[in-house]
Amino acid sequence: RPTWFPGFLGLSQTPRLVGPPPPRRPDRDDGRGADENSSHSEPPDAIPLEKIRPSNGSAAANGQNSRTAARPSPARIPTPPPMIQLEDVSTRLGLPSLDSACDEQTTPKATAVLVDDAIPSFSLSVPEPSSGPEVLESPPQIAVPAAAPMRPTPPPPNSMMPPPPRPFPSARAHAAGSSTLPQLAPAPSRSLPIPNRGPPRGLTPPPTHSSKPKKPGKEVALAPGHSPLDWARISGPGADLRGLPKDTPYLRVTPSMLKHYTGRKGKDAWTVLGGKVYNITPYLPFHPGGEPELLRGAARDGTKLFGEIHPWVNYEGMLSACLVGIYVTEEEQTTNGSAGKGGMDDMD
Ligand code: HEM
Repeated sequence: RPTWFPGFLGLSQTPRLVGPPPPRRPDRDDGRGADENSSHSEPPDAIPLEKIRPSNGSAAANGQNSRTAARPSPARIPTPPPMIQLEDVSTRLGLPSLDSACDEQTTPKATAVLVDDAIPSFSLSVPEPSSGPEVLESPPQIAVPAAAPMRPTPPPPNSMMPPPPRPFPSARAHAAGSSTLPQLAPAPSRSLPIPNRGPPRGLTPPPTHSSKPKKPGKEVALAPGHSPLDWARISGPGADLRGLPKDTPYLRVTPSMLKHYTGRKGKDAWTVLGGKVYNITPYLPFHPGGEPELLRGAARDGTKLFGEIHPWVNYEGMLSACLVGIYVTEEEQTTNGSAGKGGMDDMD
């Protein structure tokens, strides 16, 4: 037997140190020591494990790390083969050690995956109705948590998008009468008459202001060439439609004079509006309310009547070419002394 034959084989062998042990470098203490060297047979100065480990129990039995439990004396550790060990600079920089960084992997690493030759494609199109009924008409799937993601999610409260159609009750379920969902209102009995119900209205929308029939008024259809624009054109500035001889001054019209101009029997129609006398004869075919209506104010003071129908109408501007004079009482005409002369000074 060689002198270095291990003693744990049952043979008593006194270990012998051959030569002085080399100085042990602290940075090379990786804790392996005799555990690894015991499996090697090359070093002739190896010693048995029984001599290195304590005899009262092994480190493994005590639940300790074998690397820290057995710390053999540096003088008795055989020299391991020379190794090149890089210094962990991270400890100097206060960073996690390289060992811990390697243990907990933080950077995702791609793994090779065998991809099928068929590449899946996605689209936003609405699923075909053929594949829809399985999802829409299976209410029991709603209760299953696995089917919950298949339900349409409700929109946010302030969303303007219309809610998606409810998956049920489906039309088919209603037709078959198999819907077990609660009904909001029971169907009325057909044997009892429905009170306060008119004929079915159908799906036509309710009438709006645009479709509401106009209230029948007294406006009449004007003859061609007698529109308000035509009247504005012929009664513009410089026009004289009084029906009086040219250069006739404005008249002081008394009630006795006014009653003569009734617009009938070939006579002109005069009316009083706001204290002024107008010859409304040329305006008769242009009056939107018709000639008979306009003649209601002839030969009289039509101020009140005019205001009851259309106070918004600017009669002064429209009848400026028809101004005859001012309306005065009989007394005013007598006391003024200008009665019958129709002086222009009274028009101010
Ligand atoms: C004093 C006697 C008058 C009577 C009784 C009378 C009567 C009427 C009536 C019944 C209408 C139809 C109203 C409607 O359809 O809602 C009407 C419309 C009208 N009248 Fe007279 N009117 C008189 C004098 C005048 C005069 C002197 C003028 C012009 C200077 C005039 C200008 C108009 C106009 C412009 C309309 C259309 C108003 C609108 O569509 O808003 N009317 N009138």
